[in-house]
Amino acid sequence: MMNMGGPSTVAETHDFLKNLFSDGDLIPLPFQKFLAPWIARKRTPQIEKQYAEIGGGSPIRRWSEIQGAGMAALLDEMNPESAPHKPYVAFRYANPLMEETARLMKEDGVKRAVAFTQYPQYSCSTTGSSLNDVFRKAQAGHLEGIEWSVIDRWGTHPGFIEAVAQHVEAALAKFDPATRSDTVILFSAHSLPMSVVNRGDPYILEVSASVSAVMDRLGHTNPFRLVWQSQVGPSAWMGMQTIDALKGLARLGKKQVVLVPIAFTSDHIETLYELDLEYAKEAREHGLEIHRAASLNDSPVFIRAIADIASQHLRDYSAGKIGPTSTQVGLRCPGCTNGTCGTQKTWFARGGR
Ligand SMILES: C=CC1=C(C)c2cc3[nH]c(cc4nc(cc5[nH]c(cc1n2)c(C)c5CCC(=O)O)C(CCC(=O)O)=C4C)c(C)c3C=C
Ligand SMILES: [Fe+2]
Ligand SMILES: [Fe+2]
Repeated sequence: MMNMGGPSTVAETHDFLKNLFSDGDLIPLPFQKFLAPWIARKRTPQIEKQYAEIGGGSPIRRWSEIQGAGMAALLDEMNPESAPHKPYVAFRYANPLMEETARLMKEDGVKRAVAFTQYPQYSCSTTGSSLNDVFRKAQAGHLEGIEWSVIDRWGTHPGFIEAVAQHVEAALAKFDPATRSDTVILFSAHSLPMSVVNRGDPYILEVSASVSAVMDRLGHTNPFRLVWQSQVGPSAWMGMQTIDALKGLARLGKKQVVLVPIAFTSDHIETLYELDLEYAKEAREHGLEIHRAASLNDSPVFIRAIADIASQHLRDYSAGKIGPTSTQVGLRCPGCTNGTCGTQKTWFARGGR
């Protein structure tokens, strides 16, 4: 279960940021080896404060372990032929890092594994970076003798859409029935630098597809927009920014908003700090009544959805209906200049051996 991860305690914030800024697949920096630790050190106090305010760390590890355990229990019932199934969490920037997970997998004598992204929508900067990480660890001899296949995206899976839609409905139910249909549904996803969008990264399209599917499932009862949050640094990022959209809606006389995190499956600083503490507070000062759709966390509908996705994948793979990788993940971004993306894709397409 691959994801970026987050610091479980405030004390782990610096190492998390150092790993993040050292990732050339996410943020290619000149003199990265020197610049990454410097930026991480400078940013640490501010980000530590945010993790302290959301309860002393990121809950992503706890949610991932709950989701993994729930998924594996369902899979054992659904696919007895490949049981027992064991979930391993592998984070890109926080513990448990891929190296530690690889060690556990080796200890357990794992021979068959599915690299299952926990980002619903694919970006080279997120899922792509985690796949490059598996590939590099395998090249370094940490993951020998394992047959791999990949679940690379699932942003329109009906179970995922149903889980999000149910949380949107619960948030909408908090508004007065007389005015509920005037509530704007504002989907918010982590933004991408325009340099990534412009090299042909599929994330913007895939997040849009998720939003469309949720709105179809809700029967278009309310008006909606998709906006983008959490841009970092001075370069151009995909807009419109979530905070500006909230202020703009208030300016246009809108009174009610449901905020929906659509590109991440558990709580993190972007929901608990940025959306709940920063944006919602400011929006309320502009006269908006605002409720956030809960993150998926331990939603049983969501846990069943990831079990369904894995179940179908394992069946189709064993029956020879699909190969180790999807058709879509085989295509590099037309503007990609990262050589590892190419060799990684060839390696996974061979089943990783
Ligand atoms: C689908 C989700 C995400 C995408 C796409 C994404 C792209 C992306 N992010 C950065 C830079 C930073 N991201 C940071 C934190 C962070 N990013 C995501 C998710 C996505 N990022 C999450 C969930 C988090 C927070 C983790 C948590 O536990 O809350 C940070 C660190 C925080 C900070 O310093 O402000 C940076 C930096 C880039 C450059 C990028 C695309 C190229
Ligand atoms: Fe990010
Ligand atoms: Fe790439």
